Amino acid sequence: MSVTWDAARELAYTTGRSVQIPTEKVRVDRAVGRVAAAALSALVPLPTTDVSAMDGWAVAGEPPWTLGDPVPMGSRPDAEPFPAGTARAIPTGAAVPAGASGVLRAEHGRVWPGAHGTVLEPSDDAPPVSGANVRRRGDELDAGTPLFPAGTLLTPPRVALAAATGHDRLPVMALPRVAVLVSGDEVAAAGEPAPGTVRDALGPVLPWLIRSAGGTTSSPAYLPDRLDDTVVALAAATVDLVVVTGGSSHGRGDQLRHAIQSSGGEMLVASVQMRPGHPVVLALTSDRRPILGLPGNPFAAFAAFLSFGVPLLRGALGLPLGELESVDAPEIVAQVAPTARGNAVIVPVTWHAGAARPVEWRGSAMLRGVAEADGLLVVEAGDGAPRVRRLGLPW
Ligand SMILES: Nc1nc2c(c(=O)[nH]1)N[C@H]1C(S)=C(S)[C@@H](COP(=O)(O)OP(=O)(O)OC[C@H]3O[C@@H](n4cnc5c(N)ncnc54)[C@H](O)[C@@H]3O)O[C@H]1N2
Ligand code: MOO
Repeated sequence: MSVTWDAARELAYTTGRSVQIPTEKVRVDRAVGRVAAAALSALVPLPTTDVSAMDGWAVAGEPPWTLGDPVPMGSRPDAEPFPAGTARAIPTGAAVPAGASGVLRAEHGRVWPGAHGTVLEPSDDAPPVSGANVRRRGDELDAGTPLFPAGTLLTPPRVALAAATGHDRLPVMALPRVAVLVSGDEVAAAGEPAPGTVRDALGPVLPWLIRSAGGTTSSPAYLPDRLDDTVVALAAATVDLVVVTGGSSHGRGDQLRHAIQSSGGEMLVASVQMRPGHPVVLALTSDRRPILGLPGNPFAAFAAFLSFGVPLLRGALGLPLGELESVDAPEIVAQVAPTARGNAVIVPVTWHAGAARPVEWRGSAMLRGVAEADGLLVVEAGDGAPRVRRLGLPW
């Protein structure tokens, strides 16, 4: 049941899609990074009325004009009558008074004291003022214009747009709740690891990785390499998704596969044609909650989470899986090809003047390489045409 990297990714995504995530409403100032749970449309036109596009004077009728009071920012367009032959200083963005013929820019007018007040005239090089420098009501959009469909990632500009059209609260997908179980009798939660133990390198960072992929989680729970404990922990994780580290392989102490099977779960992916990370597990609990089993080797765990954990969460949130950017890296293909044996190889690289260079220390049990890297490449260098894609990093 070993599947290709792309097939496993697709399956992780569709498994995520099957998760029922509720929706909620959040204040706009909490909405960035969330996913719209419903289509949103504009509540008001933008601009809401004709507004000045420049600092200058709103003018009525033909020049010369007599200056009246300045237009205050925030005033309504019909606040005061605006007779022909008059002008009022107006700031950028203020409502153009009803009856104005246009806005004369500040640099295109001359003022001087006249017998009945200050007089304004266009300077000799001023372009025609009729209809000029006014952003019309609804120029950008009308009330009711669709802003974005359900399933849209709410980026800062999208939330800004929703706020600009009057939304105070936005319907969003709730954050998928993820439980993190860190397994291994040898894994120490804190301090300097004694010989024979390893310090947990994954528990401290998985919550951040999960949050950056759109989920929510609390502190990891530590799990001994015991079947009954693993079964109980999987059953007790009343969340939307479970991520388990370690114990995903077929060794004597590796309990995850046994625990899934003995508790009536279903294996979806038992191994992936990738290096590192091939013992990754994708499964469902008996009540259909997805389980992602990450290999214990730390670089393998990073590779597997970014390859499948992110698609799982994107699916749950209703986001598209997304395409990975293809890159041209013939030297890396040449290096990887002799040992790839049909596997997708995850290569940590640094970028130098547009070219990727593999880092050292990239063994699956290591962290130095991935810590130094500023990119991860998915390299397929088998019999077919070689392909290199960039795996998005959330940091
Ligand atoms: N006979 C075979 N042995 C192994 C195979 C195989 O195919 N046949 N695959 C190897 C590969 S590849 C990997 S990756 C690992 C995966 O093993 P598990 O997921 O079962 O993980 P463990 O055995 O529990 O641990 C492996 C390794 O990682 C260390 N570890 C575990 N958790 C953590 C943690 N939270 N922080 C830091 N380090 C951790 C653990 O101490 C082990 O050294 O299996 C290979 N073996
Ligand atoms: O998942 Mo393993 O990393 O290939 O060592």
